[in-house]
Order: sequence, then structure tokens, then C-alpha cells
Amino acid sequence: MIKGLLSSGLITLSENIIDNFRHLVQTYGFIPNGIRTYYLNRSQPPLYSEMVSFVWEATQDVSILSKHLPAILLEHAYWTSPPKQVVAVGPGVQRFNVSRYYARWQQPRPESYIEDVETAQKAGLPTDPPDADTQQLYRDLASGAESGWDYSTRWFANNMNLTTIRTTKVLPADLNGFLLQMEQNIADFAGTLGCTALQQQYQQLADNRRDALNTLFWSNEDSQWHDLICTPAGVDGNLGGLPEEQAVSDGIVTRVCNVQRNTGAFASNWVPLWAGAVPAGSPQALAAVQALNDSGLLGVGGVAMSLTETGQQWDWPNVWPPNDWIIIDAFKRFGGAAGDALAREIAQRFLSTVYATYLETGRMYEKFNVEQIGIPGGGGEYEVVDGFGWTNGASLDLMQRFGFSPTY
Ligand SMILES: OC[C@H]1O[C@H](O[C@H]2O[C@H](CO)[C@@H](O)[C@H](O)[C@H]2O)[C@H](O)[C@@H](O)[C@@H]1O
Repeated sequence: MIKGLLSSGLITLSENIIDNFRHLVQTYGFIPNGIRTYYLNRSQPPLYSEMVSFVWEATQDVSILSKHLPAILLEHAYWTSPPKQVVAVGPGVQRFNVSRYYARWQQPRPESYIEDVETAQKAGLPTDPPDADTQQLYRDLASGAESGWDYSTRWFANNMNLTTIRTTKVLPADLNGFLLQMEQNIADFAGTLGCTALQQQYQQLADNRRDALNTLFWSNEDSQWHDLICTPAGVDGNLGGLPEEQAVSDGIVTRVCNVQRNTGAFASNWVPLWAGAVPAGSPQALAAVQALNDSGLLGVGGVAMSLTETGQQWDWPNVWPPNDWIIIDAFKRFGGAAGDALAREIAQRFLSTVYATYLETGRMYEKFNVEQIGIPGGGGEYEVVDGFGWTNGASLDLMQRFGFSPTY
């Protein structure tokens, strides 16, 4: 959305928006999932530092960096402390600090209370009163909402069914890409401000996360960064007399996980490319571009979120503007000539469906359909929403960068 505002010349408005986020981080330590009290148990995906970077790039006003850096450091601490941070142990016994979505909440989401109780009932779990398994299900549902991907087969143990959701056992490729980007941004901002020790400290953290992404998440078989599934192997530290689950959720201990890759193709598997996990034009970057071409996710309306049709809104056949924008931007900046060509192609497909849907309905929708241009997406817990900021933002930025000629 910030990209759309900047491409419309709305610089002061963009500065005010990131100022609001700064206030939220300074007040709560993170950016809540929404600005309502019942969202205080979970965050948004961490994109604040990148928004600051966009505004800095547009204004070249160095005071923006000094103003926001302390809050970005606070947000980084939130995402890299337990229970969000875990130690992932790969096959070669290498250990890496990586992060996951984890809501501090084990009740039905107040905004979707009935839906969550019904999911527990469908899973055959007791709801009145709930037992520990029911509470874990509620936490996994809230953590799925924290990811923005509510809901998707990405989080399901059996691939099809929401009742098997296990978000807190997934170490997501996109989240760890966003954190790499945050760490690199902090290092770069600190360098610009002349804070050499801070720059070195965060450059090291960025290098470590890059290493984790390219060692654990990257697959040479299909050239993309997959989510990891975490199998608990124990915990580090003293439980303080609490049951393990309580100690982890209170942030007293760090969970240690043995990991295996989720082999599924999801649009989130290319976020690490966007975050700079590999150099522009490198063989790995070019292979990742080709991998999207081969994945089956590409359709006439853009890139679908997954290949599985579950009826959930972050699965086939839905196209979500922020993720399509990320893939297009990643391919343009990192994918060499083939990446540039595919970025243009996806941008045209995405803009074609946004435009056709607008002509048909007079509205801008939050999501679209990958198989057919001119219709909004569907599925999930609610009727598709219109008027959407991220669709307007992505469309404005893409039209400005690539142009657009209606082809439908
Ligand atoms: O009220 C249900 C959910 O509403 C929000 O999520 C919805 O909007 C998000 C974008 O703003 C989108 O990523 C998500 O898929 C939509 O369901 C809220 O973020 C959720 O926490 C809330 O449960």
C-alpha cells in the first residue's frame, strides 16, 4: 500500500502511516494484527522496516532512519525472542535461530468465535470446557491469522482440512525472509547513520539467517525456499516449574526442533528471493524464476497461492495482490533477463484481471481468481471484501513501473 501512496506522490501520508506504526511498536513492542484490543496477542507479518526503507528511498531524508531505527530494533527483539524464535536442527545437525508465527492466545478468536468453536467441534475436541488439545487448536488458528494466510493448506497436517492446523509447528519461508530483510535493513540504516558496531552486529544476524534459508529452507530439487515442519525434540533451559507448553508460550524457554521441508509449492516460497537471500542474477536466483514457471501456480490471473483447492482463501485458485507484487518485484530485481520478462508478464496478467473486474463490478477486490480474469476470489470465512488498499497500491506501483495495456 505504501508503494501505491508513494507512486501517487503522497509522501506526507506515507510518513504519517509509518509514524503510526512506530507509535504502535513503542507502545506494545510490536505491530498488532489490527488496531483493536483483542488483537494485542499477535502481530502483523513484519514489514515495518521495509516500509521505512521505501519512504527513505523516496525522500532521501536521513532523519527518517534515526527516527525509526529504535522502534525497528524493538520489533526485531519481539520476533527473535521465544516463543517466536526457535532453534531449528537440520539433517547435518547444524543449528539455526529461526522464527515462527505464535499467538499468545488459546481461546477462540473473538472476531471469529463461532468459526473457531465449530472447527474444534469438527476436530472432535471438547469445547465446554476446552482441554489442552482444544487450546492448542485455538492457538494455531490465531497464529494462522497472525501470518496473514488465514487459512491455507500450508498450515495443515493432512493438506486439506482446517481441523489439522498446526501453524506453530511450521517455520515459514516468508516470515524468515521478512526477518532477513529487517536485519539487512537495520544493518544498512545503521551504516548510513555511522553506527558501525550496530551495523556489524545486524550484518552478522542477516548473514546467519541467509545461511539458514539457503541451508534448511532451500531445495535443490525444485529450486525454491520451502516452509519447514518442526518436530519437537525438547527444550533448552529451565522450565521454571511450569509445564513445557506454558513455559514456551511465556517465553521462558526456547523450543528446539528437528525440521523437515514441506515439499508443497506456495507463493510464499519466493519471499526469500525478494528479501535478498541470494545475489541478483546468481544461478540460484535464475533457477528460482524458472521454478515458478514450472510450479503450476501461474495462471491467466497471476500467481495462485497454492496448488490445492481446499475452499480456504489462501489456496488455489486465489491470487492475493501483496504476494503477487512481491514475486513480481523479486523477479524484476533479482531474476536477470528471464526474471524481468516474467515479472512483466505476471504484472500484465494481474493488472488485466484487476481492470476487468473493475469494469465488470465498479470495485477493487482484495483477492482474485487465477484461472479466469474479471472475477474476484472467494472461499474462507467471509464474503470477499472490496475497496482494498493493497490492490490499489500494487496496481498503481505496477502500472507506473511496467505500464499496462488491457488485453482481455
Ligand atoms: O476477521 C477475520 C480476520 O480478519 C483479518 O484477516 C483478513 O484480512 C487480512 C488482511 O488484512 C488477510 O490477510 C486475511 O487473510 C483476512 O482473513 C485479520 O488479519 C485476522 O486476524 C482476522 O482473524
